[in-house]
Amino acid sequence: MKFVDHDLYLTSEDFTKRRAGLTLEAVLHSSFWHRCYLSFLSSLDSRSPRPSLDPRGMEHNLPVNVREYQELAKKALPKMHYDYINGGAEDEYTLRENIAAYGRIMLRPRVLVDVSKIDMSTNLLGYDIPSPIIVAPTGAHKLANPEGEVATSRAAAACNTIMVLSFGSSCKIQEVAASCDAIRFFQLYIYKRRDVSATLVRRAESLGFKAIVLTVDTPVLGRREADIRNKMVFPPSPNLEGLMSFNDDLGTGGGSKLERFASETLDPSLSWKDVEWLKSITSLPILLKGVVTAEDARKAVEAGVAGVIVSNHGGRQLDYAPPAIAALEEVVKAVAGAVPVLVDGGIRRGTDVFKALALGAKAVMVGRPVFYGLAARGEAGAKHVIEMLNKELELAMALCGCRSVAEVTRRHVLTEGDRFRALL
Ligand SMILES: Cc1cc2nc3c(=O)[nH]c(=O)nc-3n(C[C@H](O)[C@H](O)[C@H](O)COP(=O)(O)O)c2cc1C
Ligand SMILES: CCCCCCCCCCC(=O)C(=O)O
Repeated sequence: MKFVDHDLYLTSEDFTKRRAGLTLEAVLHSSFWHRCYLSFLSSLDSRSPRPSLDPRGMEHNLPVNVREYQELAKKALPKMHYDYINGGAEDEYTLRENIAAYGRIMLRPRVLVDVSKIDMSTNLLGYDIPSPIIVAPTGAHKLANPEGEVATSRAAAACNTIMVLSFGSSCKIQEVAASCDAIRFFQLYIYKRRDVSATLVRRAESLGFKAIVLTVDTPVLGRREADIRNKMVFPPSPNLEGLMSFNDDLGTGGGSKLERFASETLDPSLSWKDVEWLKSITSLPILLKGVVTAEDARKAVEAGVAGVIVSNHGGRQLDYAPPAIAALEEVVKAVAGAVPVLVDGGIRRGTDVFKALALGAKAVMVGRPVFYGLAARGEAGAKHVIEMLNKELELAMALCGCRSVAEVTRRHVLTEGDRFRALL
């Protein structure tokens, strides 16, 4: 299978290195970093909002929030890659609303509570974690850093949190599993070729992954116009190599390679029967990712899943799907405590995590923020992003008078719906 249009990556200088005997991978990496460095340097002009964010002095002058990491990532990455990571489907309404909807929820702090000790720890599927923030599955981390998912996985492990590894990892799953000791989940799609999905599950099981996250919001790929315009190409996807082939010729119709890959391999007939099938081939707990309605949440519980993840795929699938935080409460009510409910999409602050907990989430997943950290500063950046969010959550809990996640309740937030109902 040919995953990368190498011509789009290589310069004449790269061809010289290749002729001198460097492996293709080594050339791609050095070329990638060279371009990142040039683009970084060229961004250090007087218009920069924080000129002090200089790669040479960065260790002493770190970004202070996710948005600053996003700025750095934008400067560090080739446009095509930044657009792929940052972008969403069609009008990107859901993408924007994922973030904006958090901004419309107000906090109701309680005062005069002794908050000298804050415990953010929680338990997910039997695993203790120090905070309810885990890493969402996102593919192709080598777009952000040559160490790819190995770096992300080490960052997550350093924070003692769970990383969900995407099917589309640009590092081999074996390499990620061997990179450090950690609790890891594996994200899966159902392919037309069920044997490929089954092989991926068996691999994850044998490498000690603790759960399968089945993504169900992608029977077909959303229309990501930036990727189509950029004719987005991907680094090799080693975990699929040898398992299936697809025709990656873009032809005259344009489009992105991911679009072509998805239309050839993903199964649009995906249904509840496949959840049953997946249960029949694995004893690992299954979390369903991509549920945004009470109806589907009830079905998921009936189907015997171990958890439900409220997600609209970071606004990359169905545009005008509800913002994730707005769908959370309806799902939590429908699930009625039968299984844990997680949420992802738009979390950029500890206060966002706090709001999700108050509306009933057991834990949250973050996608792009970790990618930004990885793009800006590699493993250290990804780790710093998780640490910052943890610190922000701790602060939000203290200022709201909550000493543990159990003390974060529905009474600590005021939603748009609450304000509307108060007017009636
Ligand atoms: C670059 C990128 C790649 C992604 N790849 C996957 C994937 O392989 N599988 C999946 O289930 N979700 C994938 N997602 C969706 C994320 O798991 C998650 O739902 C989303 O990023 C959450 O929104 P946030 O980025 O605002 O945190 C991807 C998202 C991004 C931004
Ligand atoms: C064309 C080769 C396929 C390589 C896949 C890597 C990226 C996977 C991430 C897909 C996804 O869910 C997304 O939202 O993007």
